[in-house]
Order: sequence, then structure tokens, then C-alpha cells
Amino acid sequence: MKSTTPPYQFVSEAKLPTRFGDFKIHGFVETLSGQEHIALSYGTWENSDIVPIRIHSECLTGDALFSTRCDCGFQLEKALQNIVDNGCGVLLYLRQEGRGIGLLNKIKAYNLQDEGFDTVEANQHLGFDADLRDYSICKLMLDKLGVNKVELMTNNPKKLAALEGMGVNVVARKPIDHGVTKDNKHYLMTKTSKMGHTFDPDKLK
Ligand SMILES: Nc1nc2c(ncn2[C@@H]2O[C@H](COP(=O)(O)OP(=O)(O)OP(=O)(O)O)[C@@H](O)[C@H]2O)c(=O)[nH]1
Ligand SMILES: [Zn+2]
Repeated sequence: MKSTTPPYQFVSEAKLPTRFGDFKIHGFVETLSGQEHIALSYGTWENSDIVPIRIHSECLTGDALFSTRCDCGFQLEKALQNIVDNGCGVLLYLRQEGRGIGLLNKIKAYNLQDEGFDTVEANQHLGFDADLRDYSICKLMLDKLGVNKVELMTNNPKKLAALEGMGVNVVARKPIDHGVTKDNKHYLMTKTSKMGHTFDPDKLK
């Protein structure tokens, strides 16, 4: 008989007060790999409401260590603030460090970028595709939280397509082009030219 174990499971949830407001944290696990992911939710909504959401990929250096080499930390703060200002919303925090190559490989990629490679070339030089992320757990997370219609905060059209491909109703996209620094401008330009990101060109001048 075939196993019916689901690929992802909800584990537990709790209150999570933050500097931005009082969120709830919801924990999920990938059954096979044991990889853990979390969602933060704020406020309440009805089944038919449009809920602002952010799908954020783990970036230890940017999210927790204040790195200005990327825009992740700035985007994380902005997303949480947007959610609180809106009165409700959800942040899915996926543990896909380094666009899926892991923290130590990201440091190797940074090392290559210090030598002149761009973010895509560095991944490829290490034997990885430019982006290895998988968003399939998002559907289970959103279903568990009762979210059907979303406004997605992103500059990355691939995230939008991935959600729509899973049957999530993406009503709108909200740009989140915050946190341009002298250290990440080249990185952001590469994301625009090589990875299809939409970014206000005036902000990259
Ligand atoms: N491999 C690699 N990963 C990086 C690099 N810089 C940031 N990351 C990772 O990229 C992920 C964030 O991706 P981004 O391309 O900045 O943004 P996005 O999530 O695709 O799109 P937005 O929703 O618009 O933010 C995080 O997992 C970071 O750890 C890099 O130079 N190399
Ligand atoms: Zn980052």
C-alpha cells in the first residue's frame, strides 16, 4: 500500500509579540527532509478578504546580521510594517537560505562576488542554478491560515507565478523595492537584468 504521509505538516503555533506589533508564529515542517518553515500572522480576516502577504526567503546575513550586501533585511522590516499598517497580513518565512544553496555556499558565492563574479555567475561557478527555491509549501501554509486571496509584496515575478500555479488567487502585486545601498546596488541591478526582477530604475541610479 502507498504511504499517505503529506509532504508538509503544520506543527504548532504561539503568540509572537514583535517591535512592529503582536503577531502569531505558526510552525511547519517538510516531512521528508525535516526542514522547518514558519509563518507570521497579524490580525484577522474573512475567507473572502484580500490579505497582504510577503514570501520571504531566509537570509541570515541580511535578516539577522544587518548586512547591507543585499536588500533582505530592509524588505523584512518593511513587510512587517506594511502588514501592521494594513491591520492584517501574513509573512511566510521560508528557510531557503542563499536562494536554496545554503548559508555556507552563499558565503562561497559572496567570496566569488568579491573577486568580480555577479550573483548569478557565482552560483553557476559553484555548480548551482541561479535560483533553487521551491515555493510549494506556501499553499499548505496559506490554507492553514485561511488565506485565499492575496496581495503579494514582491519584485520577483517567479514568486507570483509559483503562487498562481498552486491555485492561490493573487489579486495584486505590491512592489517592495526598499533598502538600496551602495553595497547592494550592483546585486539589485543583476537581479533586474538577469533574474527578471522588477525594480524601479530610478531607485538604482
Ligand atoms: N546564492 C545567493 N543567494 C543570495 C545572494 N544574495 C542574497 N541571496 C539570497 O537570496 C534570497 C533573497 O532573494 P532575492 O532575490 O533578494 O529576493 P526575492 O526573494 O527573489 O524577491 P523579492 O520578493 O522581490 O524580495 C535569500 O535567500 C538570500 O539569502 C547571493 O549573492 N547569492
Ligand atoms: Zn539577503
